[in-house]
Amino acid sequence: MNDMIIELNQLTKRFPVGSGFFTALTDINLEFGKGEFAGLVGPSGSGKTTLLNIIGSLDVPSDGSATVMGKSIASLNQKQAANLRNHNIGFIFQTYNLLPVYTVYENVEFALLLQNMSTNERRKAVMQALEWVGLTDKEKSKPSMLSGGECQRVAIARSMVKKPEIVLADEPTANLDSKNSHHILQTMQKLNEELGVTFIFSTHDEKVMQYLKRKISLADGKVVNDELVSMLQ
Ligand SMILES: Nc1ncnc2c1ncn2[C@@H]1O[C@H](COP(=O)(O)OP(=O)(O)OP(=O)(O)O)[C@@H](O)[C@H]1O
Repeated sequence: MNDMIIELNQLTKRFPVGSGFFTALTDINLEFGKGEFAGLVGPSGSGKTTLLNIIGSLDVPSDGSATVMGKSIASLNQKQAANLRNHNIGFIFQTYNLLPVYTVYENVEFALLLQNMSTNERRKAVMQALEWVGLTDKEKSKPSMLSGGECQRVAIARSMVKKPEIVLADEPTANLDSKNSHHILQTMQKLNEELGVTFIFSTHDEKVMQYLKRKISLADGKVVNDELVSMLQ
């Protein structure tokens, strides 16, 4: 693998609980290169979302370091962290997080409004992203008119429209049936292969695991296994 775009060194995360604290992640050492299709797997409470949140600059390590695109997450002020998220990182959540009163087009466009782009440039980028996920014919629909699978494809388009280097997907198939799960996984796999976007999943879904090129197992906030799946086949 080429350049490391994410480096986690001796990362520990503690949350204040009552008068003490709870350690959610302990001494995590991981690196991710460009174009990886990797998954954090492990039981509920093992720390997957906490780790994704830190990589996504939504939270900071308590000890150790997280460096994303050359930037130390702990050293970023709010504006710098927002800038990193706006330009370099896309998010996909299990509940899609679409805005119900806006159309599919507007939901995807929303991600670009903080960027300095003309209306024409935005239109081109949004239609390109909808094309990636096969939804150009639904641009005027509201989320309530779409299936769960289609909503998740809108969320993928929204995460991809900024052409980020990294997409973080937290249980993206949790609310989808088997057919839709495979469809969105194939869509993400295609974007990974064709555009070189790095995907990191959090999951306990066996269907997601079939697609991963690298599987990192967490248990009680620690990495207990890290394997390249292609090397095992
Ligand atoms: N803000 C917080 N304050 C206190 N404890 C927290 C906080 N956020 C997470 N935790 C705890 O940290 C642990 C790891 O949580 P996390 O959400 O990362 O797990 P997960 O592996 O993503 O679980 P799931 O698969 O259920 O989503 C859990 O025990 C959780 O209760």
